[in-house]
Amino acid sequence: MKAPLKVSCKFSFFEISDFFNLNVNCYLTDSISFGESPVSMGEAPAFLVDDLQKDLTNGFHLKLKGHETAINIGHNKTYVIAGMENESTSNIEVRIYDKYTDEWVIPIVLGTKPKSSKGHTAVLLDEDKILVIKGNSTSDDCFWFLEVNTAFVREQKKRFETDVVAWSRGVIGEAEIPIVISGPSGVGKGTLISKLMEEFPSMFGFSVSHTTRAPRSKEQNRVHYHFTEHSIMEKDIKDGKFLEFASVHGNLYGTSIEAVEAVTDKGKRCILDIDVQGARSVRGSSLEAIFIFISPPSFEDLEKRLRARGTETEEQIQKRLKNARAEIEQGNSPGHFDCILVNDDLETCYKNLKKLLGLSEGAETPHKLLPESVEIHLEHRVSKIDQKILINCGNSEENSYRNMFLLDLSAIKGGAPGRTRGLNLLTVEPSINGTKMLS
Ligand SMILES: Nc1nc2c(ncn2[C@@H]2O[C@H](COP(=O)(O)OP(=O)(O)O)[C@@H](O)[C@H]2O)c(=O)[nH]1
Ligand SMILES: Nc1ncnc2c1ncn2[C@@H]1O[C@H](COP(=O)(O)OP(=O)(O)O)[C@@H](O)[C@H]1O
Repeated sequence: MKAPLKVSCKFSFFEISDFFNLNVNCYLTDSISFGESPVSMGEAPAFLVDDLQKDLTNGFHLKLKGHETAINIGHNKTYVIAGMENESTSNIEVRIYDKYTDEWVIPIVLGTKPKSSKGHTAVLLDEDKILVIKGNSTSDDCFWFLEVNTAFVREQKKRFETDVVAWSRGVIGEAEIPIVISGPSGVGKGTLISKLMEEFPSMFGFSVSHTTRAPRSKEQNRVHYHFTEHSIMEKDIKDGKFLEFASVHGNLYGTSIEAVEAVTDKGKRCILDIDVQGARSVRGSSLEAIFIFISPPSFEDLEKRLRARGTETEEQIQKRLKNARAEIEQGNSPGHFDCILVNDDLETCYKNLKKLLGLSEGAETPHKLLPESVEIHLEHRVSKIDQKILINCGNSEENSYRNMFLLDLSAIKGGAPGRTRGLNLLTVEPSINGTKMLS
């Protein structure tokens, strides 16, 4: 049965040229609002649709928490985004209405779903993702991107042979690109990384990998590795939780997306200690990084270090040495790494590593402050000009200049399966001659 779309068209043009001294009109995106209280947020939606909730013809067989938006993409698809609440979910859920087939489709949803709030607004960006702004939320949780046709989602659609959408949390500000450090077992990667983290504790954070190998005596779970079982890790890999993984020296190792994002969320630069295969996978992924290979001065030195460390059995040492030959060959061949550092004298190698990363002797650059949190009200209006979104949280004519933000999306990076970074949020303040932007 066709969804009873009772449509009353109500385009709303919102004059903002005063604010920007731009001679443009700006309008709410093509959005539909469902439910009893037609529009809880925003000036007015492009379309109003009633009564869908009554018969649950909106594709959801769950109780709405209170708000839905819908975005038309292409000629036939409407993406309905709704805050849901029942015993199985309190997340924002997604359904797709296909006008051609007259059917509701439940897509595979990848990524962490945003928690439901009492309302949200939705804005279509570049026909491939929807910006969802949660009301009653602060800037660390209010901007979400629902990717519907990005390169990542297209790839996943092919893999699953069905409709796929992917959530990516929006994060204000840039992060420095991660550092991937590779090299054979016993070359000194761990030693160099520890020195760096000790000298610059607020600048760097370690990506804690998952592994199926047994912990060494001094290793702590969740600090050095997430020690796990083969079957669990395989399932997580299948569920798309890993940025890369590889079988190394007979065990499974992998970097979860969360491991890298958790470091970056703290405003720190992420360091990954991964093998050559893993480094190659990261190079082929959407994660931009700097790739450093640590090489031993000689094979004999490597063997001595590995034995002196005393953490492996003779059999494990033999396996590691055998693999080391192939790793050194690959590490030294062009195209895989941005830089090769020979770890002969430890202090010299450490100095070179710091030079490479642009760090001056002993001077820790102040930790980049994370942007102050701002609050997006439940009642807010959004307007879009190119890659800029004006968010007006003022609730009357008099204070409409107050609580106004400009979200600049022109420099966004990353995206699903990780976070979307590089959002720039500016506070808009009135001034005598027009409008002033405060960052
Ligand atoms: N691909 C990949 N390799 C990893 C990861 N974590 C660690 N490794 C690599 O696995 C190899 C073995 O690590 P480990 O068992 O800690 O031994 P070690 O290198 O001798 O200290 C090293 O080459 C690490 O760089 C990961 O998440 N992914
Ligand atoms: N430049 C160096 N000269 C001599 N020994 C070193 C040097 N760098 C590291 N080591 C030692 O070699 C051993 C292996 O180093 P480690 O950092 O555990 O290597 P990896 O993490 O690459 O497996 C450790 O006992 C460490 O103290």
